[in-house]
Amino acid sequence: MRAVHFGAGNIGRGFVGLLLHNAGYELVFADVAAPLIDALDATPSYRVHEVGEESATHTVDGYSALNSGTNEAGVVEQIAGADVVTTAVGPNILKFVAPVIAAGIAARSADAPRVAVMACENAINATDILAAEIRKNYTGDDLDARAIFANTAVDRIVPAQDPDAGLDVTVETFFEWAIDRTPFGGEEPEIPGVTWVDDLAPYIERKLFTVNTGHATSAYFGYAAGVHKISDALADPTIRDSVNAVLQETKALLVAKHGFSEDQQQAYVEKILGRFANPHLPDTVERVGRAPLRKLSRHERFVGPAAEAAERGLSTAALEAAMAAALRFDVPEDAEAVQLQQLLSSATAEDVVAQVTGLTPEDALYERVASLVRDRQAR
Ligand SMILES: NC(=O)c1ccc[n+]([C@@H]2O[C@H](COP(=O)([O-])OP(=O)(O)OC[C@H]3O[C@@H](n4cnc5c(N)ncnc54)[C@H](O)[C@@H]3O)[C@@H](O)[C@H]2O)c1
Ligand SMILES: O=P(O)(O)OC[C@@H](O)[C@@H](O)[C@H](O)[C@H](O)CO
Repeated sequence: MRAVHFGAGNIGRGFVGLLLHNAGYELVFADVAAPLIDALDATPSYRVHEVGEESATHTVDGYSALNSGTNEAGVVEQIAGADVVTTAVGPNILKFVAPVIAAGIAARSADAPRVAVMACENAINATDILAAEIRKNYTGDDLDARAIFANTAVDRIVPAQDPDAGLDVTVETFFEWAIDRTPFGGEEPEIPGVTWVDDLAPYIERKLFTVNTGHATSAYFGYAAGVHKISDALADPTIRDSVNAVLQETKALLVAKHGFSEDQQQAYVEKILGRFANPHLPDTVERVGRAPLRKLSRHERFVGPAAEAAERGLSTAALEAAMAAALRFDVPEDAEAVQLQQLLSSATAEDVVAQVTGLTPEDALYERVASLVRDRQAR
């Protein structure tokens, strides 16, 4: 059994790669970061340190690593013989990995079993986005006879790593990898630790609009307060209250939309607040707040739930306050933060709302967000 995984970064090494290795797959990492690929190539194993109340260390070995930027032919050959292809590269990078995946699928023998392709990104239905890009690039015969595309929701906090840690990765103990089972027709791959589900929508929305909405809120309020670590942000009672208020608003939406019980969703919220507050996890407001343009886009963790809540007449005040904090995220090392600040200083509020959030004047949320942008531009 072979798995080719694109993106040997934090979640790639610390979660997806670990589970595939533990499942018995011969693991091939593909990445464009030459020093990372060289280090993986030169190092027979790395360790995943789970930190929290119960810590543990796992060893990942037996993998190989290929530079997908300079050795496309090698990656194509590996995909031609793979059972599983996964990605954890970032939602905006999927279009760049699609051509090599398409070529790898086209190179498979006609009688090979279908390869399972699963994008493990923080985005709703990221595999659909990847599959659409693969279709654009695919030149072989019937793609669906050669590949199965399944959406997933991945949840494990993997912070930016200490530069001295080498390939080792520090992660939280919690994880959840939910995968839509329906495309497999009863023949899903065996990956211990995966939760196979018949309807992914509630899982992915609950994850993105609770874990990621709350996390980003902690980051943006933490950044505004001059706090560096996410756990320190949560230790500030004012920030914790703001995060909790946001999660009460997304809870109301998730309960109304997906039928979770109030108690069930409240337990989920409390568990997540505990995860954010994990003092053993060296996670930062800069990492969690990264790419604010993506995070403020139409179907993402703020505007997504707030737009739906507004349409349903539910409160969005706390989500609006979090979005206002996001507009102040001004980290010079973050290309999207720089772009956001430039846009705020050069465009009209209406243009900012259109370009960043995709909201239109017909949306119930539109005027509220336009007003946040005007306030931000006035100060
Ligand atoms: N870190 C987490 O806590 C976490 C948890 C759940 C989901 N995610 C999601 O996983 C994805 C990756 O996040 P991360 O934290 O691991 O980021 P990361 O920056 O640590 O890793 C991304 C990797 O992708 C590589 N990459 C970039 N362009 C590439 C390309 N064209 N081809 C191949 N590789 C390429 C980078 O070199 C890097 O090694 C994101 O979608 C993120 O939202 C992250
Ligand atoms: O990866 P992003 O930039 O979409 O979001 C940052 C964090 O919220 C995220 O990586 C979480 O740590 C992760 O989603 C937890 O499962």
